[in-house]
Amino acid sequence: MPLQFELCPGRMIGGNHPCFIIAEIGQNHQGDIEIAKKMIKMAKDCGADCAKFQKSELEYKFSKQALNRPYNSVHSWGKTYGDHKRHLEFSHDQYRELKKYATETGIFLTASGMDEMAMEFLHELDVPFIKVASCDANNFPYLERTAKKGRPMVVSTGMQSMETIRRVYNTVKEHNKNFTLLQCTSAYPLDPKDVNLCVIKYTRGKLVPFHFFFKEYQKEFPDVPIGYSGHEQGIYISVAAVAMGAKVVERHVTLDKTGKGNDHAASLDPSELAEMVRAIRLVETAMGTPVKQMLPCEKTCHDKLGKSVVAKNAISKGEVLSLDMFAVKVGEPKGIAPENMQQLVGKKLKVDVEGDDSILADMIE
Ligand SMILES: CC(=O)N[C@H](C=O)[C@@H](O)[C@H](O)[C@H](O)COP(=O)(O)O
Ligand SMILES: C=C(OP(=O)(O)O)C(=O)O
Repeated sequence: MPLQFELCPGRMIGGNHPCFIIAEIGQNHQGDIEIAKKMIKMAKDCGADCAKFQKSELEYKFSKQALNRPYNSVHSWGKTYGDHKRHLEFSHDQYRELKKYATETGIFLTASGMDEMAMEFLHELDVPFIKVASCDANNFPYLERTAKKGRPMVVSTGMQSMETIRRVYNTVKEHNKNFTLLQCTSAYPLDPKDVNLCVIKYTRGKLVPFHFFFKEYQKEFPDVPIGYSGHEQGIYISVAAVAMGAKVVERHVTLDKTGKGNDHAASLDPSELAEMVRAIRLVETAMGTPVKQMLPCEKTCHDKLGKSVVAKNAISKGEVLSLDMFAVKVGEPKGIAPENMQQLVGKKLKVDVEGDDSILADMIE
């Protein structure tokens, strides 16, 4: 049951491995390869693990009618949706150039294969893993073809039902054990009330009828790492996703939140991306271990303020001890621990003590 696997050469995900952070450049490069390179460098400098793009072969992703529909939007780069998308799409050669640049920069590069032909190109480009965007999560021929390539897969699950995601899991699993499912809500920018982090792991959330019978991703798919692809503003929710067990986090990034394009407003700028990476690493450290014990780092506090059993009033040597003879205070020196007070009942002291004297183990008969 691989709860962890190698997503990129030398980089495991899942288990206790650090969360894999994907900087989704998407189409925030405005169709300009120099901006794309700046963004790859920015992703690396901010500590992201991977820079990601969106690769489409437009006539495979869209029907003729969809390409020809007018796109009247402040975010449009052309009169029709096709013209808009053509402006934003990098060629195969440009992708090769970007991949080379990312390698020189020291960051992994991949893209979502937005249709089967794009996925074939990414496979040929030798990307470390294929990202499946939410809009292809219910595209079963695509999923099967992609899974058969044998490359690790990161599958986003926006716009889908649990029933569909169970089918996604079974379809991919049949051909490829190395994949992760990302909780995602496909709205830009995403309202926090629609994030539903509880899909990752049900801890606390709105009560739903028969919620005890609900199985969220971590329970339903215990043998794949679960992650989060966020479209909200800010970093808190993505950091919380990591605390809830997300092993991959993907966020859109931008050099300019006011830039032209649908995604800029819900993207992280470089300072936010760097802060999110720092926050995720901090939270991972803080997740620690489930073993509850007093730690060496607590000794100083315990020595100064830890309480122990003291005599409420004077107690004479040989008196039979009862609970009402004790108080719990910060004593000097430190005496018997309060949790062991009950064990003193019925015993006797070998010495006389005054009120507020600590009761020490070697005073007990
Ligand atoms: C669902 C999906 O693919 N979403 C992507 C990833 O999150 C987005 O980046 C879209 O490509 C983008 O919002 C499209 O914008 P326009 O339609 O203006 O090119
Ligand atoms: C749309 C994409 O991702 P998500 O579904 O995670 O938003 C993408 O990767 O292109």
